[in-house]
Amino acid sequence: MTAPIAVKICGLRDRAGIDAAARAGARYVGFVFFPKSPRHLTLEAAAPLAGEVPVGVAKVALTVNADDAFLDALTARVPLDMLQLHGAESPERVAEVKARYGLPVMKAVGVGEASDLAALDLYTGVADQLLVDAKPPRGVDLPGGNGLAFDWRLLAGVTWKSPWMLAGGLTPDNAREAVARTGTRQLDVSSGVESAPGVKDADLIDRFVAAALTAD
Ligand SMILES: O=C(O)c1ccccc1NCC(=O)[C@H](O)[C@H](O)COP(=O)(O)O
Repeated sequence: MTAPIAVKICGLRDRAGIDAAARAGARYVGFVFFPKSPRHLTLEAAAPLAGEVPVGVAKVALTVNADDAFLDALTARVPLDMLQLHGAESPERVAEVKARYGLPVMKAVGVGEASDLAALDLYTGVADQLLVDAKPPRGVDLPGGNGLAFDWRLLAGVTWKSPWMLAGGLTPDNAREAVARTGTRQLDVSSGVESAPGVKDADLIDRFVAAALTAD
């Protein structure tokens, strides 16, 4: 049986965004803990926000090469359902984080060309989910959330045993095409549902989720 399509809205920073994502039918909401990001949240800001997320919507914390001290503080203060590792974490580090915190882990891998896909195999069976994202262009400071898509034709005929999500440059206008072309059952979006960097737009969230959920 084909899995139903699930949407993750990443980089939420306020109650209005969470409400919009939940109302639209998103399955996951993402909080970014990366100071260089326009979507960065402090632990103090994230804790009450995460507490507002309705039951049934998974709360995902995105970190980049975070150490145990930060992850200890994060998991102690913010109620979470999943950790998203978006840096250069090795498969061993992913396994360590999973064991230490007892939370499912999603590992992001940047894809720009066919040779990048091999890295995903290293995390299959180690991470609970894979996030297949666009590789940031050279010189760009953000490892994700750049609003850029990779060439989805690279995924033709590719499958992984672990559940995976597609990310990178998704918008309300290309969500259906992304599902059709890649066969993904999970879509992760950030810039494509923003009116400005870090500012989520309820109408774009609505349109994105509606497009994704009717993509079949
Ligand atoms: O969103 C960020 O600012 C960010 C910062 C550091 C690492 C990852 C980041 N975002 C990753 C995501 O999960 C995004 O949803 C994903 O890369 C897609 O982003 P976009 O192309 O903007 O939709």
